[in-house]
Amino acid sequence: MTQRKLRLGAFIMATGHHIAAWRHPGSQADAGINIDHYVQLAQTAERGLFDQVFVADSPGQRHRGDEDSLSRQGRVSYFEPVTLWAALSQVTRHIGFVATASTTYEDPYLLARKFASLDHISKGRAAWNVVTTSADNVHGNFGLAAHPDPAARYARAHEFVEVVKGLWDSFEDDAFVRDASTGVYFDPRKLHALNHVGKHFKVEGPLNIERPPQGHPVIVQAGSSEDGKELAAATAEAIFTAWTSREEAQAFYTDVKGRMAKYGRRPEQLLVLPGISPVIGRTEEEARAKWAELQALIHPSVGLNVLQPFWPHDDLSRWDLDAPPPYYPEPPQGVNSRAHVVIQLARRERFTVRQLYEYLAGARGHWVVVGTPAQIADQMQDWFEHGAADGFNVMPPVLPQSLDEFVDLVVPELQRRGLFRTAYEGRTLRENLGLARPASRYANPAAQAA
Ligand SMILES: Cc1cc2nc3c(=O)[nH]c(=O)nc-3n(C[C@H](O)[C@H](O)[C@H](O)COP(=O)(O)O)c2cc1C
Repeated sequence: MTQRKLRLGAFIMATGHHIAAWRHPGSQADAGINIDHYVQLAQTAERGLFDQVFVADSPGQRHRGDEDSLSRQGRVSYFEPVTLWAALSQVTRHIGFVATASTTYEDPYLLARKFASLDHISKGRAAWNVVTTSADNVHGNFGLAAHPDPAARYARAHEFVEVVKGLWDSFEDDAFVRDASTGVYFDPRKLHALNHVGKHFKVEGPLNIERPPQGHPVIVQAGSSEDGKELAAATAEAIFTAWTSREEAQAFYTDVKGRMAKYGRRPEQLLVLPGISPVIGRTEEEARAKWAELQALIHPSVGLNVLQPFWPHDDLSRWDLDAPPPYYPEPPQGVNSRAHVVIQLARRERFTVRQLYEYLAGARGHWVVVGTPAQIADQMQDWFEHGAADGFNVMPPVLPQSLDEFVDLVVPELQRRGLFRTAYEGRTLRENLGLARPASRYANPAAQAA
């Protein structure tokens, strides 16, 4: 039996995941709109035999805050994911491309068409990160009076994904004969209109592009609420998630995979990929010094901006950074629950204001592992072998530097342990991830078996 291998995705945040990364000498400050930078990152990830690269996305500016903190944000200008990946697919051969697109703010026909194109352009390496958009300040870009609530967003998301999958099946796999001698280009009996009529969408079809090489681009999901887990159990083939302890990650893993049977799915049809932000040093001291160097680059107004949602009515700029906050708030509405755990910790440990924002701002609450390549590999192995992860979304704190370090130092360590591939197994992203190619809903079962 072949040993189970862990899956690796590179989660690329333009200048790096650390909130102050753009100020670090190892980063590319204009990364968000620097195509050469992304070419380098995709090629580095492919050199490291990563399964996929991924960019997060939101259809609008997310930042709130005063002019000073806004002026110091490094994440206000960046490429649209599908166009970015289409370009990068031409300078790589193996790596997969996960593009984020919103079921709340996009249109299913146009989205199905874009991702089918990306799958053809990349020769079967496309994936869609299905998000309902968590930002509550982008609805104005789409003529809506308010951001729809989570239940409404997820109800729309379920139907959206079904419509998109149906449209991808418009042409059967063998619809195109292109026989110059008979003059027959394709078989119209193998082209199907969807004629979908649902609560949220009415879509005729068919799609104006043939079935994607992967049948369907890989479906990824990134929400961890009850509704998010149901959507993943029903439709996703990979789920991105954020945990900082193995126990929490195990509970999530068991929970989400346990929901799949009622949708007629098996646990291995969904890969659970938590995030890890590795700060790598050749020695432990070097790694700790690197982390401290990054934390010191957080400008106080940027750090305080991270804390502002907890104390919405206070002028935080008057606070002493090196003393604990003057008081602790009751949990305000709309601030995520993970951050509340951090506030409790800060209260218990008597964190100063600076320590508190450094804790929250470092990797936005994701799992940060500071250490040598062997220590980082130990942690990944531990989660992988104890039912907490099928692989990881690697979140380099500084780009390009930290991705190079991971590929040069941690990947060989994982390979030595037999945990990670030494060559790509397949041609498509599905083949590399070990995911089956979905049959068309119109395919003849007898022909399938033959
Ligand atoms: C690794 C990761 C990546 C994510 N990427 C995005 C993204 O690009 N765009 C987005 O709107 N939400 C993104 N999310 C957030 C989720 O899609 C979701 O909106 C959020 O977790 C709130 O949904 P929930 O209430 O179901 O957890 C991401 C979450 C994780 C863990």
